[in-house]
Amino acid sequence: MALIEIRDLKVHYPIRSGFWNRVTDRVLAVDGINFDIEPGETYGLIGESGSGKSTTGKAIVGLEKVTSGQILYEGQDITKAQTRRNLRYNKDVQMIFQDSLSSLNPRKRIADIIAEPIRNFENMSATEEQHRIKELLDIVGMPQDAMYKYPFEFSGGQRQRIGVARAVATNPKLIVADEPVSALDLSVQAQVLNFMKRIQQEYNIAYLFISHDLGVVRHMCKNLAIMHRGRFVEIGTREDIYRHPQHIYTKRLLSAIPEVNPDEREADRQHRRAVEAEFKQEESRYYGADGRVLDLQQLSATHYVALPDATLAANKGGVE
Ligand SMILES: Nc1ncnc2c1ncn2[C@@H]1O[C@H](COP(=O)(O)OP(=O)(O)OP(=O)(O)O)[C@@H](O)[C@H]1O
Repeated sequence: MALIEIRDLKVHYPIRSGFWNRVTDRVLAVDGINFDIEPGETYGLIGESGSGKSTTGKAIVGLEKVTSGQILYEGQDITKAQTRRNLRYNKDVQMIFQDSLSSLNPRKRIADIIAEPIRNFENMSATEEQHRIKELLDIVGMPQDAMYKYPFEFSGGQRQRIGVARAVATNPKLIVADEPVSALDLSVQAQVLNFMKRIQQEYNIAYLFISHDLGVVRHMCKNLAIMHRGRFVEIGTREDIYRHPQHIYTKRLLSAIPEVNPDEREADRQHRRAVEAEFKQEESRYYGADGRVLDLQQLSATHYVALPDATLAANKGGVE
């Protein structure tokens, strides 16, 4: 059974204006998405800024109110706060944020930051707690004396490790990682991603890995969803998305991955320009009149794409 099943999830924000502060419009931040995360897997949620990724992540951890749809955790709908409490869901599902400096309380020592979820959910003596904090620092490759220091005393990469230590403190089954490495230098990104992978294997944690960058998640995710304007334009396995992308928006995101080989850079630039031109030319066919992403169509057992009917008919059969 899937660990998490998202069914027709919608999160709409009201926009208020005028003297009476009435609701005059809505932002359809998330507008009808479906996906499953298996235990221990990394699921990628990719899209540019404003596409609704963070809202999806926050709805899953219970930080954002769901407008409609279901979030099933081990088969039970947890969209209501009471159910989340009954199931100890808030212990099993944790979040890591992009900006470790603002997500770690600057006035607290690392020991108290990491201990916070433990104090919320476990009944440990002070000695047991100290032992667990040391163990957690060790898991993320930080020295034990880090526990007596404050967040500002660490580099971005080290703070992100501390964020991971806090997230794994309660032995979670799922961690929503919202752009966990975007603020870090490339070399540090690789380190953080590697130890996230190691921890995942050791403790069988599932990740919902949120990123704007298809390059970053290439080696992390088994399955991915590409999100645009609150909806999915394409979902599939790593192979489906990276080897056989079908939607013009997915192709645009793929072309944005920088080319590392200097000899290929000019060809890469030309390719990017061609993809951009295709996007502009085809946009009206791939999106509804109001800019809404079309409904997903099934191409194979794993690959779904929001294709216009004519393109679907032409592509079917030739994809796999
Ligand atoms: N509290 C809110 N009230 C109104 N609109 C909101 C609120 N939070 C987010 N939005 C809007 O919802 C849409 C989706 O935002 P969201 O933060 O989920 O996107 P994102 O893909 O995570 O982008 P980013 O990477 O920039 O955070 C955006 O148009 C955003 O402006």
